[in-house]
Amino acid sequence: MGESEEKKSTKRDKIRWRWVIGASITIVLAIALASRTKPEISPNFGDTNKSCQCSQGKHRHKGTVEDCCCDYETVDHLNGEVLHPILQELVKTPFFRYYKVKLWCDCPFWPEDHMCRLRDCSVCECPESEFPDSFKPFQRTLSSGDLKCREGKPQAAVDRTLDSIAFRGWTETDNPWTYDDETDNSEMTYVNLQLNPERYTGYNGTSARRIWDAVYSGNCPKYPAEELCQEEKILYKLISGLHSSISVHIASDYLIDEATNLWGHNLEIMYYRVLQYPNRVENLYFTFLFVLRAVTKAAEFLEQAEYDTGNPTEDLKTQSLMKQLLYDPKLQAACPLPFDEAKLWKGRRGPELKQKIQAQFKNISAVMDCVGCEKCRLWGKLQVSGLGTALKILFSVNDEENLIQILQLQRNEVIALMNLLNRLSESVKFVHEMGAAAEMGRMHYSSRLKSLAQRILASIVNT
Ligand SMILES: Cc1cc2nc3c(=O)[nH]c(=O)nc-3n(C[C@H](O)[C@H](O)[C@H](O)COP(=O)(O)OP(=O)(O)OC[C@H]3O[C@@H](n4cnc5c(N)ncnc54)[C@H](O)[C@@H]3O)c2cc1C
Repeated sequence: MGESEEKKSTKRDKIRWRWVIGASITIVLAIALASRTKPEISPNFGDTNKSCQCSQGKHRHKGTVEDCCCDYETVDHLNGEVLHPILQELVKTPFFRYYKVKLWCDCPFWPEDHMCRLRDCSVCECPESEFPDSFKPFQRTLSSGDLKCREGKPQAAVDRTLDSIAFRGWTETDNPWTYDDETDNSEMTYVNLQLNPERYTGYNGTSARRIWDAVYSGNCPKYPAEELCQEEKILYKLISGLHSSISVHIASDYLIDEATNLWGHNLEIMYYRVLQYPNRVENLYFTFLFVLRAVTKAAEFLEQAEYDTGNPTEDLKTQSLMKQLLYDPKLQAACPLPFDEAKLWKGRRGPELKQKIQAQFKNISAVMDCVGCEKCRLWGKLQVSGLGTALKILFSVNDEENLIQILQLQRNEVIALMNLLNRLSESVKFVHEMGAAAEMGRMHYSSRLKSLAQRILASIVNT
């Protein structure tokens, strides 16, 4: 080989090695990234609503749920045996399935938001004849055909079909924890929650991110910041727990294939948004127990409340389900005090701190008017109102003995509270039953990716 041939060959070798090293670095980076972040919408590594025996394993959380008085295993057991089955029935009753809400996007914080333009959609009126007379004063409707009203996403629209129903026996009362938009009834609409399940809607990007950022950064500073006191930490955990629950619902009812309208589980989303962060799972359990404590604290009130919708059979069933839930012997024996609210607001700063946190939570409830997807706004408003109701029960009434005389709840607050508890119960169940499958699927996915990368690397080296 001549000198110039040798030089050329060395140059070729150098180029080849640079290429091999470059490719290897890219592959290693790709593996690292793939095992940390989630591809946006990717193949479902779980299943599509099939139950799988191997997925019935326990998740890795053990011991007592932080700041609560119950352990994970007990929560899973009670939820599966008692709470989930009763709640599923309860939320289907006429009393609990209709929610009165102002769905207009009256964002008080960023009026220029282009994603939040649903007020414009109020021009798409539905024919009045579609609704029962008793609802007419409250109707404000959108045409079901106009996709512009939902940012082009049919799955983000609220179904406003209603049954005939009457409400009696409830007074309007204020909640110091929430921003009250009950004032103008002409802007309110009734929604059948059963027709509008909380599920994937396609709402994401800067609009959704801005809401979550506003909720966390403006209202409850990022935890774990050491200087946060117990009460602030609890506000953060409630919001984070609710956020986890929303993500779990997106994952459990996901639009897998838009073309064929195939819905199913997306365990990858559950893993990457919730399970890979142990504190998000913890916060979900915490929020569930917090709301459960509020419900059991208000047991006497909830037992005596009027669940009158003009359908005696259904109303008796509602009353009976409510009693079963409130006084279940297994619940009372295994988890008599899910959360101990008496420990909070102690010390000199107590009252001042309470006012501050109350104002923060009120702000969070106002931010819900900025959610740029109608169905997400419905569930965001309902669940934040449910949390506000729990806060009102736990922290606005100290005298538990005389709670029934002091506590006043609106019908809508009770509906929000019980539907929130049901949503949290569904999330806890899904995490418990599908968590192991999601983790295994993720490991399987990563190892498949790794072996693919190894094969590519080997073939590069061989060449
Ligand atoms: C009130 C509300 C209701 C919504 N309802 C729906 C719905 O019904 N259906 C639907 O498809 N979409 C809904 N969305 C949108 C959805 O929540 C996500 O914002 C969207 O799917 C994009 O998700 P993401 O992966 O970008 O992260 P996001 O869920 O938007 O999270 C944003 C950031 O918050 C932090 N974060 C995430 N989870 C937690 C947690 N549990 N605790 C603490 N921090 C956390 C992370 O830093 C993350 O990057 C809703 C949004 C809002 C604000």
